[in-house]
Amino acid sequence: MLRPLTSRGPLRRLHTSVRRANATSTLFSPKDVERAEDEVDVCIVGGGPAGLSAAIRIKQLERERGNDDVRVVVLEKAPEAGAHILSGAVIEPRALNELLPDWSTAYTDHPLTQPATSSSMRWFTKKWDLPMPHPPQMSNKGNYIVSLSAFTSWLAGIAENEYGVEFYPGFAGAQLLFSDTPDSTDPWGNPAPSVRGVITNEVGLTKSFTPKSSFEPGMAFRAKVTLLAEGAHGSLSKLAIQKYGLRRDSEPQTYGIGVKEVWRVDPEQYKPGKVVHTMGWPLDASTYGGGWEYHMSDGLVSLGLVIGLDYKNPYISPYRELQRMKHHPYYRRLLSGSSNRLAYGARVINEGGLQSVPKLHFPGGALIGCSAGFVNVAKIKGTHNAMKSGMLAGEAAFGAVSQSETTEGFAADLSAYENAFKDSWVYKDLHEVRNLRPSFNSRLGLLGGLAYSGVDSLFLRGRVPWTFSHASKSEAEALKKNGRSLDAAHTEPASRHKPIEYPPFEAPLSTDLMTSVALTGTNHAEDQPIHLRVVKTPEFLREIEAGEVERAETGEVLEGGKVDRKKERREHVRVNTEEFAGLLGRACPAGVYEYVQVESGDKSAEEEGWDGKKLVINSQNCIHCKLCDVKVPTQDITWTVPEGGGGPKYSIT
Ligand SMILES: Cc1cc2nc3c(=O)[nH]c(=O)nc-3n(C[C@H](O)[C@H](O)[C@H](O)COP(=O)(O)OP(=O)(O)OC[C@H]3O[C@@H](n4cnc5c(N)ncnc54)[C@H](O)[C@@H]3O)c2cc1C
Ligand code: SF4
Repeated sequence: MLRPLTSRGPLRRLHTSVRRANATSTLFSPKDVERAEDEVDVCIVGGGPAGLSAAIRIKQLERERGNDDVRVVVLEKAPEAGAHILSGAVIEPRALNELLPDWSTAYTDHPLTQPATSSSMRWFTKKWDLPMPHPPQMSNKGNYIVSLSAFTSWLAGIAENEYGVEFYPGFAGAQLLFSDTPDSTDPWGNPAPSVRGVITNEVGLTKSFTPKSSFEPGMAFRAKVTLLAEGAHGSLSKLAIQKYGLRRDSEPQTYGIGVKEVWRVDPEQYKPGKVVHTMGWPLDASTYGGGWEYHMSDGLVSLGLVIGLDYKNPYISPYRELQRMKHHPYYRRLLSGSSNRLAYGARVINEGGLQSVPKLHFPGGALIGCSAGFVNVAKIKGTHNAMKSGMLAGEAAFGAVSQSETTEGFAADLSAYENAFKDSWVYKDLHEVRNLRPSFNSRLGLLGGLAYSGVDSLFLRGRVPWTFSHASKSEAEALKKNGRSLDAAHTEPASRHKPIEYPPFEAPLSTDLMTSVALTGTNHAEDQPIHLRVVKTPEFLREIEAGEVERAETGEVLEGGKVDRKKERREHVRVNTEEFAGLLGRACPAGVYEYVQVESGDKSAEEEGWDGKKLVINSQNCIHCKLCDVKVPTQDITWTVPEGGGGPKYSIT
């Protein structure tokens, strides 16, 4: 049930009548709850570089055209702008120069204070580091080393204070609102319902989905246009891609996991503006990835490692790989003396490039930034493309909202954005490097891929008639049918590998995982539903649309008696422990998943476990990196938004 908000003033979540109506011990039912409803022109889910650039661009057009009543709302799950954004980062200011041409003079508080002064690449063996040819794409002339979190926070301030964008931190988009009937067509011309906005997450439910006295139902934001700007592997974007078949003509998306730290290094080691990328050790010859070292402003150094999530060996721990990378003599030197570690974090990054960009629009909205996947993997940069895609979508959205007075009966068409993308420099940026990442997965192998990438990036610059694929046609078809991610499909059974013996930690150079997780500041309110659901995406999509997630999660039998979560969890534990040596227990960079051995007589283990083991999900530690959803071999972890505001608190990362 939806209830209109009486005013368009600042957003308030609480509606006391609703709170009283739901403060019972019975299972929460999304179908029966009374929700506050707000009507906006454009609802943007995700306040990162892409979402904020889209918002600013719409408001700029509104100003240019003298039309001052376009309402743009940005929903952000973090408690403040930038707090969930993790990255090195060296950014190309190309999109920023277009969006805010006078940024360097008009905004004295801008965070782009550290230009990149040198760039190099090095090949690591266990003991040595050797110079490597430096492809032109990796040149950082004119780029800046920033905290992307600080950059986003600055952009959010401009959007809000200068352009009147309504930015709502602590509000996560939890569900898409669809029209009741098919009132439009999907990008393939099939009749389809349109997206009409989003519902934000409920706040104040217990672990078992009963309302607490603090319960506040999620709000419905009805919008003429909905832009999904959730970053890599967004939870609503994933559902929209599935619902509208947006990947029908594109290749599967592939990801890497970036694990990183920020150190204040000894002044002797600090070289402001220095940028170094590394390949080779500690990764083995069948694992794609590489490290970085960026000397930021104020004596800080960002360092980290990206590992392709198509890695085969289930014994790999991305966290332990980063810790052992710091044992290399090169890093021991860098982190010696008075150096101390300030921050830690992790996040997946899109690696699929142009081949994996899905259809960008769906009835009523579009995917922008890393929700679609515009990272230039050769450069390890996505911010410039995310921002530009947001600006292009903003232009299309502005055109669309002026076509209707109301959201009622209006299904916006954003195909203009798709066309603008194909004509943009983002497309060219991705086209030039399209063969580099997949060359590592070809028959050439890692070293062959390295050689091909060298020749392509130094001489060919993508001007070849062929395009390598991430997956063969039959593999891609099989993945589509069984709903698996390419990265999960590349994981091999543990029986083909040996456990990896990582070296012991040497604090303060390298530490145990929980010491690092403490540095993320991650926090989730106690006693809330576990936001990591053991359910396959198509099933989750069906349940969320039917308003039956809560009933399914608590084991209530649904119509047809189809759902048995306990059985599903048992199967999860069986396959993941028997075949994949409990991969998530190692792969999650925050120690959320544990397959624990239980005492006999543990009833829950008997019901949901396998062979004396059960799955424990320490969801309060989650840092929202999305690795589990991408990599779990059984493809039955669905990451959903926790209560708004929960999660890591990045600032200098
Ligand atoms: C380890 C690593 C290193 C990188 N290094 C660089 C680099 O050096 N240079 C560079 O240019 N790029 C780099 N990138 C890529 C860059 O971070 C992304 O391309 C860029 O951040 C994409 O911007 P975005 O706005 O699309 O997504 P994001 O920056 O991810 O922002 C998405 C926002 O949406 C919010 N959100 C997500 N879901 C919801 C929801 N359902 N409801 C409400 N809010 C939601 C998130 O909290 C977040 O604030 C790196 C990425 C990683 C992971
Ligand atoms: S639970 Fe999943 S999303 Fe959360 S930190 Fe672990 S792998 Fe990342």
